[in-house]
Amino acid sequence: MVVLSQPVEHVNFPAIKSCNGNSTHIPVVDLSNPDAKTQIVNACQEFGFFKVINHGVPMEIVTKLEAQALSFFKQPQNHKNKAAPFGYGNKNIGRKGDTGWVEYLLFGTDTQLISQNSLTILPNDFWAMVNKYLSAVKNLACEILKLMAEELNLQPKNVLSRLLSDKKSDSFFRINHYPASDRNELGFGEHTDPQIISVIRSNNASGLEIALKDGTWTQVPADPSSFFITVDDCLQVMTNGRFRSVKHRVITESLKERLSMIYFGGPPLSEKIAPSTSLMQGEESLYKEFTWGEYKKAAFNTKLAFNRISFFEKSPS
Ligand SMILES: C=C1C[C@]23C[C@@]1(O)CC[C@H]2[C@@]12CC[C@H](O)[C@@](C)(C(=O)O1)[C@H]2[C@@H]3C(=O)O
Ligand SMILES: O=C(O)CCC(=O)C(=O)O
Ligand SMILES: [Fe+2]
Repeated sequence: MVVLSQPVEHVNFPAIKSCNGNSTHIPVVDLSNPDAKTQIVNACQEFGFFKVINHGVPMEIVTKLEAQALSFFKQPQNHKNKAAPFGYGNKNIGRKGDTGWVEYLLFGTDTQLISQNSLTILPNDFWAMVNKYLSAVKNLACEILKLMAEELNLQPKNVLSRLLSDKKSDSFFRINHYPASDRNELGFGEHTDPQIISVIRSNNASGLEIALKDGTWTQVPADPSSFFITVDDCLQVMTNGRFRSVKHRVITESLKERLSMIYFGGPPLSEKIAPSTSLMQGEESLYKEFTWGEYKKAAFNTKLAFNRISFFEKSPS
């Protein structure tokens, strides 16, 4: 078991009630199915969340990166702390005092600079694999966004995917490691992701939960060979609320360490985020206009569980 740098006092981590095995059918989208685009849009409207199979990402890249990440997290704490300037964090999430039973690596997806400076702590092979992984999951995210645009009749077809494929796309990559524990710990508190979409892949330890429309929590059974997609805040806005940015959290499963890798697809900082005009036939926008840079600045100054979209919601007239 990995020992966290400061002893984690249980007083800060009251035993968390998970949703007691409550598990709803999570939508599964088979990307090789001609109906995939309809299934995606239905899932985004109903859940803001779905699982993708036949995704085309080579499992060899996934398992190699997972092994390298696990071997990093197994290093002594003083070694891992040296990676703090390169995105290593332990227990603390964000800048507003949120904590979780988690250690992680978090960085922007332009890994070139960061990799050159961290070679002894996170070696070349690691960064090479991160880059391979990111290129594969970014392609997957773009394919999904193209299918969404097609089903929603958005023009041009790449209106959503271009935001991630743009050289200036402000995307993040995070590898979360939740050490095993003999009780259910709050690994990562409830929140929505601020970006457009996130692509989650985890090992065989469950723990991820999503909130349904009625506010109840449901467990997401682990599936290491699949990817899970969340609709994020900006996509909710770009669809004028048709898609829901899904609230999610992680509650650790007893005695099993969880390792998850998440690509957060974000637009360029200067990109205006507004409902797509093709969806707005006579409809009023529910949101004030903003750029991703403005949203990010506001979002990264909030506590994890805060409803960030509310900053930009128009008050009903
Ligand atoms: C408490 C926070 C952590 C977070 C920045 C924030 O102020 C609010 C959003 C959080 C979140 C959730 C999704 C991703 O894990 C993340 C990297 C992001 O883009 O927004 C985290 C931020 C973080 O860990 O810094
Ligand atoms: O670790 C996970 O499975 C999800 C974590 C998460 O939601 C996040 O890092 O934003
Ligand atoms: Fe998240």
